[in-house]
This record gives sequence, structure tokens and C-alpha cells, in this order.
Amino acid sequence: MTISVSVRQVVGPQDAARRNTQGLRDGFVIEAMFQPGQVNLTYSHLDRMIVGGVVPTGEKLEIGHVAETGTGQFLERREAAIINIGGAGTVSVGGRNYPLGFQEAVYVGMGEGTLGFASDDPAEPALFYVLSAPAHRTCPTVHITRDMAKKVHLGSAEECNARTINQYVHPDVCESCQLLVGLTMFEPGSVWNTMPAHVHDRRMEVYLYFDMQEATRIFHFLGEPGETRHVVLKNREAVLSPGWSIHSGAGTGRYAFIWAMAGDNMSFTDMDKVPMESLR
Ligand SMILES: O=C[C@H](O)[C@@H](O)CC(=O)C(=O)O
Ligand SMILES: [Zn+2]
Repeated sequence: MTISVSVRQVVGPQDAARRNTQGLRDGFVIEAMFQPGQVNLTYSHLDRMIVGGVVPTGEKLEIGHVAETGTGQFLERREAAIINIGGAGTVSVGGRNYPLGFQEAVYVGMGEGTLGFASDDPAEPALFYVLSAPAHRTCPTVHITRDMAKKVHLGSAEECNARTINQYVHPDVCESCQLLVGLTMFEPGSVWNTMPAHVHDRRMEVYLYFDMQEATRIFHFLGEPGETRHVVLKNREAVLSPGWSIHSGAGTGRYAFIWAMAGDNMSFTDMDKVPMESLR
């Protein structure tokens, strides 16, 4: 088995403002992450966040050594969070097995060793979404169920953004060094996320859109508030957000998304709200 890793250098705001559609996608969008039998990682230089998809169909898949980290073991100086968005499967680490159903997660502390991934039924494989950031201490590895996630209700039907933010990796749920991870789900008919928009220059963020019909598209907005651009995303595509960029989207139909952040603090509520008058 091979691990494919693509490296994304950072894109600054002046550069982003001049890019055409393909240029914006090359800088920010992660396509085709979930491929049967493969481990596909993207190493972003935004806080060195690694984002990936692991889809075990036959042999057990592993993330042990990843040359791009320059360490013997992937988790030697990193922590990770893994959320399953597919069929039932198991993540093994440190000699323990963590069975993960749909939308269940595991936080894995620094130094745990090789990560193993298996699907219960190769015909309905698990889709493991992997997030990893540099760590400075070992926090306990924790299995995070849907019930354990802290729920925050935001928005309203009138604003087309009634939604529940499920905080999975958050100081109120489990310890971590940098990673903050959660899953936002919508009330039927609500399609807008994160509008009014915000920025947080001390943390990068990455969104994975999923749970969409084949023909559904997300119009995801990025860029500085006065210089917004959009990219059109389909099911299971991710988009990187530098600290200077807004990250907000509207779907043409039902969707959910996983957000993840890394950076200087872990205060979910520490965001600079963008007044509607500044959006252009
Ligand atoms: O900094 C926080 C992130 O942008 C997300 O948590 C926003 C989000 O999930 C939402 O508004 O639905
Ligand atoms: Zn944010």
C-alpha cells in the first residue's frame, strides 16, 4: 500500500485576489480525497495541518511513516483526529481498536504509533477523514461518540441557517494541543453556513462538505472580506481557509460539513465578526 501526499504551499491575500477559478482551486480546494483502497493526504503549510481520506476496501490501511513530516513515525510530534463519514469501520492505534460508526470520531494523542484502518464491510467501506496538526504534549486518546459531542444551536429558519454545531474535539469534550474539530448539521431548508462571516487570523480552518446528493453543489466563499471569491464544491470536497479569509457557504441542497482548526489558541468563540457592510 502507498500513501500519496500532496503539499500545498500557502497563498497570500494579494495572490488569491488575482487568481482565476482554477488557480483558486489549486490553492484551496482538495478534490478526490476518498478513493477505494487508498490513503490520500494533503500537507497544508497553513499551521502544517494535514488533511486526508482513508478508504479501506481490502487490506488494512496504515499511516506509519510519512516522509513529508521528516520524523520516523507520523504521530511522533503530531496529534490526530479521525471522523468516519462512511460505513462502519475500525481505527487501531497503540494496540487498541476503536470501532467507529457513522459520524463517530477518535482523538489520537502524540506518540501513539502507527494508525490502522479497516472497514467492517468492503462493499460499504468506512470513509475515514483524517486531520493532524503538530503537537507539544501527549493528550489521552479518546473515542468520541455523537452523544459526547457538545451541541451548539445557531441561526434561524428565517435566515436559512438553522444549524447545530457538534463540537467533537473541543476543550469541553477532550484535551488536545491544537486541534479543534466539529461537525455542523442543518435543519431541513437551511442552507447557509457561517454567514454573517468571520475571520480568525490566529487559527487556520478547513471545511469538508459531505452528506450531499450527487447533483448538489456548495458555493463556498473565501477571500478577504472586501475581496471575496467563490469556489463550487461537490460531495466530499474540502477547502482550506487561511486566517485572513472568510469561510462561508450556501448549498443548493442538503449537506453537512466538518470544520477543523489549528493555530495559536483553542477558543472556538474567538472570532472577528465581519460586518455585512464590509463584504464585497
Ligand atoms: O470558527 C468556527 C468555524 O468557522 C465553524 O465552526 C463555523 C460553523 O461550523 C458554522 O457556522 O456552522
Ligand atoms: Zn471560522
